[in-house]
Formats: sequence, structure tokens, C-alpha cells
Amino acid sequence: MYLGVDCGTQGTKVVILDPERGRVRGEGYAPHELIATADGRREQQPAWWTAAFQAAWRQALAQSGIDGRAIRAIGVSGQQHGMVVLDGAGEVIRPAKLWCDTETAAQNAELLDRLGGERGSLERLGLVLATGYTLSKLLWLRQREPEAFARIAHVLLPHDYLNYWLTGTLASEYGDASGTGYFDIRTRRWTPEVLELVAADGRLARALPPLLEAERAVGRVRPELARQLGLGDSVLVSSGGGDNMLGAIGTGNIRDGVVTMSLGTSGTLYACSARPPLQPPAPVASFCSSSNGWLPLICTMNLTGVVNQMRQLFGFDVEQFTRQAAEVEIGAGGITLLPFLSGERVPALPEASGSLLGLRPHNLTPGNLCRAALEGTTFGLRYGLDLLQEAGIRSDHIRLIGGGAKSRLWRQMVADIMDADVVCPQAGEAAALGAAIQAVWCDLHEQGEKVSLDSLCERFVVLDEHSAVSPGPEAVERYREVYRRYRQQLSIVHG
Ligand SMILES: Nc1ncnc2c1ncn2[C@@H]1O[C@H](COP(=O)(O)OP(=O)(O)O)[C@@H](O)[C@H]1O
Ligand SMILES: O=C(CO)[C@@H](O)[C@H](O)COP(=O)(O)O
Repeated sequence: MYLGVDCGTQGTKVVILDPERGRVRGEGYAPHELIATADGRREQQPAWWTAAFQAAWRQALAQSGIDGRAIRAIGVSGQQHGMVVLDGAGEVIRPAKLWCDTETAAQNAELLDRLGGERGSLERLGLVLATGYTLSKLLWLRQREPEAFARIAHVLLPHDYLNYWLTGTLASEYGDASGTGYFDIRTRRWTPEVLELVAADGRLARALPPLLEAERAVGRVRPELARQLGLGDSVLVSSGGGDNMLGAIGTGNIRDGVVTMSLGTSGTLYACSARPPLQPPAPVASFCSSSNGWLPLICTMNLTGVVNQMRQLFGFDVEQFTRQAAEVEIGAGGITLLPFLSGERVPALPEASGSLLGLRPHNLTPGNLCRAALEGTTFGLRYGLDLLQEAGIRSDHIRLIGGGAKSRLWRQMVADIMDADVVCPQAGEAAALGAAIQAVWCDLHEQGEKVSLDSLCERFVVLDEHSAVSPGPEAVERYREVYRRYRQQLSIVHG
């Protein structure tokens, strides 16, 4: 049996994969708290992740009915870009700043400028620095909390931290490392000279962990933790990765022609590629994949969080919200929501706020506002799809994952707005499944079996044909018009 863990923004999900039967035997979930303030701060205590890991694991174990000692290996997926800083004793210095923290927008602008703008950043790193990447968080820490900064001995990403907690070993891997802003996505090496823009004495480069190939193991679960979790005494921990990289594995997106979209706290859209795109538009992040290739990606910061807030404003549960939104026409009666409540990464508006446009006495209804929240956030992903297409990525079908993919209305909206067929994988938690598949891959490699990741995805990734939806020609036409209105209003409000 293999354990896949996905530490997302809103919670940790766990799956237990039975390789013989080729299916998930047990699942678990535990939510995370979030520190969120009006200045854009978004932080979490790493201890909340480890507590959620344990709670979700116990649920999955109980559901599966297996003995915990049957687990051979664990794979960990994590929200990208977070900054976890440890002191010399391996203790967490302060809460982790997350991918969606925009408090560091000024530091990102300063660093981008010092790198020579978008062009300089592309030349040095193979991608354009964005607010949310780890680098600007380090500069922020140096400027705002110099005492904490002085104590840094190790800098990790969220999934690296979970691997460290599991094994006691400090390590990173190419996929998640490529979202730091101090890693060259083409050579797959850290870039110490970029870190020197934050501290010229070289100490940050010394704080970075060694980099692993995707199919390598970090180590084995620490004996005292294994006992506490009811695991056996030599459970392997695979390299793990960023949640989008492992979402790619969990949707079989490891060869050309597949596009995955995730409707989670973030909205993401990505396709794997054997080479990094040659001249990607600046918002396209040419991250490395966890399948030894690349994963050009776009990410929006305002998705299910905005939809949840609109829903809660009216006191609706998910079913009531969906009914309200479904009962009104495409276009929300002329209302547009530019949904940048938390600032935005794509388009690059880290300090923006949201706007509601087109309000009139006849259209100001809960149904129109609920629909405008779904449409506005999905148009952000359509904007991203246009950019990915500019980078040369083509596909007329999308594999849809993340919490929002459970909504049939949203799935149909994605199909109509993107003009593409949409299908979900059978396993509800694709990134956790991807992590479990990577654990199988790594375990087989340790045993000397050079099995391909492709063959494992063939075996374990099953699409749910009942979830499939196709674009409706009439709806596609109507959304085209509404999207045009969205783009126009976007340029009027944000230039
Ligand atoms: N049936 C549903 N309809 C619409 N949204 C849903 C549904 N089920 C879950 N969600 C949304 O999915 C969100 C969680 O998504 P998830 O991908 O787990 O986030 P993350 O990985 O960022 O923690 C929930 O907050 C909720 O808004
Ligand atoms: O920053 C990015 C991608 O670059 C986000 O996709 C994070 O990785 C968070 O993911 P979720 O919590 O939404 O799954």
C-alpha cells in the first residue's frame, strides 16, 4: 500500500493506494487555519500541517481497514512557493508565508527591477519573478524581521518541510524548487547569485537543501514517528513535489496534449512539455515538472475563496448557491465581477482589489451575484488559457480537478468558457493520488525496477466518464461575448 498526501491551502488530503487492485482504499481530510490580514499577509504554522497530516491519515486508515504497517512508501504534495525558515536546531522560526501572500509585492518589484526587469529575470531564471514566489518573502523577512532573518539556517518549501518532519532529512526537488525565484528552470540548479540580491554574504545559498531527481527517495520515516503513526519500521518517503506537479501525475498529464485545470484555493492551468517554452509570455511560469520535464503553468489567486465568500454573504450552503447561480442566464444579468479580492498573480496585479461592475436596479439579485462570482473567477482562467496558447500549448480537452470540480455547473461553465471537453479523474484528490503514484515509482526504483512513470499513470489514473461535459455551441457563443465584456472592463479598471 502507498500513502499520498496533499497539503493544500485550505486543508490536507490523504489517499491510500492499493497497487494490486489499482484503486484508492481510503481517504482522509483535515482543514487548516489561515492567518489573513488586510495588508495581504497569508501565513500558516507548519505545525498545523503536521497535525492535519496525522488527522487525515487516521481517517484514511480507518476507512481503508488496512494495517498501517502495510504502507511501503509515502509521497507528499504541497502548496507551492511557501517560505519555511528553520534555525540551526531545525526548529521553525516563524509562521510560513504562503504562495498567496501579497504583503511582499514591493519586495518582488524591487527584486525584479534589480534582475533587469522581465527580460533580465527570464535570462537569469527562465521565468519572470511574481509576487508569491519565495524570493521576495526572504527580502521581506530581512527588512521587516531582521532578528528572525539572522537566525535562518535552513530555507524549505512546504512539502520539503513535511518530508523533513517525516524523515529528518533536508532535501528539495526540481518541480517545487522552480517556484522559488532562486532556481534556474533550464539548468535545474539553485542560483546563489540571485539570492545574493537579498544577502550578499552567501548564507542563504548555504541554507538551501540538496536537490533530488523526481524518482529518488528523501529517506525513511523516523522510527519514533513511525511508531506514533502506526507505520512499519522502514517506510520510504519519495521526493514529493509541488501540488500542481503532482496534480499533473495524478491526471496522467505527463505527455504532450493533456491540459489539467485545478479549481482549488488557486486556479491553475498547466500542460507538461518535454522542453521549456522558448519565448513564453511573462505570466506563464515555466516550472519543472515532477516527471523530469517541464510544466508551463498559469495561476490565479482568486477562485474558490471568492466563491465561498459570495456564498457565505448570502448564508447559502453549496447546494443553494449552485441553484441560485444556475437559475440565472449566462452573463449574470450584465454584472461582471473582477474577482481580485486578494490581489492577483495573473494578470500581475498583486495590490489590486475586486470590483463589481454593471449593477442596475433590475439585476442586483443574489442569483446574478453568485453567477458573477463563478463567471469572473473562471474568466481569469480563460485569460490564462489564452496566454498558454500563446506559449504554444494546444488542447481541446481539459482534465479538471480541485474542490470546485465537484460542481457540475462549474464543470459545464469551464467547458463552455474554454470551448473544450472537460472530464475529472475518478479519484477525488488528484494531487494526493499523484503523490501516491510517485511513491510507487520511487519504491520500485529503490528495488532496482526501472518502471516508467507513464506505465504507472496508465494503471492508476482512471477518468470518470460520468463527469464528462462538452461545450454547447450556443453557450460558447454567449460566453465569448461576456468574456469580451470582462476583458474590456479589466482594461478600463486596471489599464
Ligand atoms: N460541490 C462543490 N461545488 C463548488 N465548490 C466546491 C464543492 N466542493 C468543494 N468546493 C470548493 O473547493 C474548495 C476546496 O478546494 P481544494 O482543491 O481542496 O483546495 P486547496 O487544495 O487549495 O486546499 C472548498 O473551499 C469549496 O469552495
Ligand atoms: O501558487 C500556486 C501555483 O504556482 C498555487 O497553485 C499553490 O500551489 C496553491 O495551490 P492550492 O492550495 O490552490 O492547491
